[in-house]
Amino acid sequence: MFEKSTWIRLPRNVVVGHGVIDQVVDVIDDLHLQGRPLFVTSPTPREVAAEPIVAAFEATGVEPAIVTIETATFDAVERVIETAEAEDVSYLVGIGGGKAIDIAKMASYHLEMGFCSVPTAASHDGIVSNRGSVPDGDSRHSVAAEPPLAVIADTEILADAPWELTTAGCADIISNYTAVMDWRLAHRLKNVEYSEYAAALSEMTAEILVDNADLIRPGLEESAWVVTKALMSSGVAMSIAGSSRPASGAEHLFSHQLDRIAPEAALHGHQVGVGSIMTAYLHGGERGIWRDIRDALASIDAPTTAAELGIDDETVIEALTTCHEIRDRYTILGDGMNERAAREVATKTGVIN
Ligand SMILES: NC(=O)C1=CN([C@@H]2O[C@H](COP(=O)(O)OP(=O)(O)OC[C@H]3O[C@@H](n4cnc5c(N)ncnc54)[C@H](OP(=O)(O)O)[C@@H]3O)[C@@H](O)[C@H]2O)C=CC1
Ligand SMILES: O=C(CO)COP(=O)(O)O
Ligand SMILES: [Zn+2]
Repeated sequence: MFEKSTWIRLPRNVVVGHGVIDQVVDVIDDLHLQGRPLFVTSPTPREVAAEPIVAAFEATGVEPAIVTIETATFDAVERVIETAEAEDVSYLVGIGGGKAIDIAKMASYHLEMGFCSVPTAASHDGIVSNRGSVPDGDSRHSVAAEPPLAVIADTEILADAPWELTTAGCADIISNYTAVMDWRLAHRLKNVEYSEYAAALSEMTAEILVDNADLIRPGLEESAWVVTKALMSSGVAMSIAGSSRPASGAEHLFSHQLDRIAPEAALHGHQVGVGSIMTAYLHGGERGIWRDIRDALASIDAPTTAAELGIDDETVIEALTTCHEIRDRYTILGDGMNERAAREVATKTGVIN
């Protein structure tokens, strides 16, 4: 008997473009979400986007509740859950960068309420995905969370955000190349569940982004458009796979370990980009695609070295030689690199001197 089944949860409405923040009320009406929303935001996005959206809702007679979070922690998730219950809300809207959106989607998952995503920075594909990540002891990788019913991405706001956030989003997408290489390897060697559709979609987002790298320039709304569409597709690939596998391999293990041993050193996307240069070398050696990945990152102003990440060489080696231990996820790192091998790959790729 054929027993395979899959349940794919995708956003119902995806709205991207200039000034679409003015359509949040209509997009949410279209979802037939009733009652009072709780807006989860952080300080800068509150000014940039949440306040205008509050005004638009109040003009319809709905008074949103709003909570501003400073850092992504389980305490912040708890605070949002308590506020949602105290304010008798019926759905949540995350308005901000990764931390506001992650906290909102994780609280929604717990509350079993609908969640909508209004990104104010195109900083990584978590703004669209069904994954949320907050530090949990030594763990830094994402966990299952509520996928957005709708994503409203205003390219005017995204283009005005700090350029480094957009280049981090680009680097997160470029790292899909090595994430998929690791996923295929794990499927072949360890029979890990694999979706060719999710893998192809994830690789395609990286290819389209790299092909359009010359369009990606500071302050250009066209750049925000290209990057946001890629982030959407990457988030959809994760929803199809039901995991972050299409977008997270050894390069993400490297970044998560950096988050633990050198907190706040660099943006997520920038860290995974540098990790991807090195894991591409591990996959393909001198003739592999590591130079293409390095050059693509450089072409969109993303870091390609430890120095550009603001991280010292020894921290890179420590992260490389230990990051295989942090998650039950098979990658090209196998059962771990020794220090000599780590120094070799980091030096050969120019990540360290
Ligand atoms: N779910 C997932 O798959 C993933 C989740 N993450 C998580 O996402 C977070 C990192 O995402 P990131 O977006 O960098 O984090 P933040 O939400 O902290 O945003 C980064 C910075 O940009 C500011 N900002 C946001 N939007 C604007 C804007 N339009 N104009 C000016 N400044 C702006 C924020 O302001 P302010 O300080 O006021 O908030 C903050 O200082 C981490 O918590 C990480 O764990 C990371 C990768 C993947
Ligand atoms: O950052 C992500 C995808 O880009 C999420 O991956 P993780 O599951 O490794 O946190
Ligand atoms: Zn990522």
